[in-house]
Amino acid sequence: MPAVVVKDLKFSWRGGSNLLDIPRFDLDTGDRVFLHGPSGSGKSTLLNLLTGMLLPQQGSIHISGTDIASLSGARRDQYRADKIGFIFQTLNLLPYLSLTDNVAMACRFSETKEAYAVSQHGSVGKAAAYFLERLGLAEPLQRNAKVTELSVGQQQRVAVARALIGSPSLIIADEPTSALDKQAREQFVAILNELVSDLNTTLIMVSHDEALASSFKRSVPLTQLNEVTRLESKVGQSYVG
Ligand SMILES: Nc1ncnc2c1ncn2[C@@H]1O[C@H](COP(=O)(O)OP(=O)(O)OP(=O)(O)O)[C@@H](O)[C@H]1O
Repeated sequence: MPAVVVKDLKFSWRGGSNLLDIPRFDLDTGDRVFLHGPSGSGKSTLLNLLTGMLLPQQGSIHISGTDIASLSGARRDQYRADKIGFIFQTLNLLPYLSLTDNVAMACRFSETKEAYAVSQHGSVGKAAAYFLERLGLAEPLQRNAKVTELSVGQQQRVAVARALIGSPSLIIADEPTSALDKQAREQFVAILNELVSDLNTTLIMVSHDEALASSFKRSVPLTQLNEVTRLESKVGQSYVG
């Protein structure tokens, strides 16, 4: 079953013209996609549509076979918690909790993730420890530290562990590397790809940094998916020509 199927999607912000007009965008299970495009082209808006935080005015989005707009608000929230792992630019970690508790938090909101973590690792705590270890945060002292005691790069890795625990079908990463230097960015993308590939999970990562594209199976410019910007660039080209 495809992980993501977008069909005839149209979206505009209130009172504005069409921002997104995407006839088709499909991802297979295990695809790792780098989505890029100019600032303001609608990348974050598209991610919010894929996760059901926003609903399209036209068209449909199926995630693991479910039309997310057809779910009630409460079921959509639960579906998102069960099926999707997020890595945000702002991390959204809870500063007063330990690393392990921050990672385990994803299972507090999803029995599906909790059950999977327990079936694979014996307990949620062991699953959290496994991912923290894979991400180079193995030291027990580090695991029990508060997240505020870590560097930004280390906090970023905690956010990755929290996104991966419970093996969601889709991982969404929105500008996760913007606070990191070049070397840390490359290391981050390498370990993220490795872990996502081990879990056979689908990954969509958005970044301005096109140098990262070569680390992904697929690199998709949003302008290529989006009829609105495709038409704009054709008009631009005809003026130039
Ligand atoms: N909540 C909102 N209400 C109204 N307009 C919005 C809202 N959020 C975004 N927009 C508009 O939608 C357009 C696309 O924004 P979006 O954040 O999706 O772009 P982006 O490609 O992610 O940009 P960036 O790379 O700068 O993060 C912008 O013109 C923005 O002003």
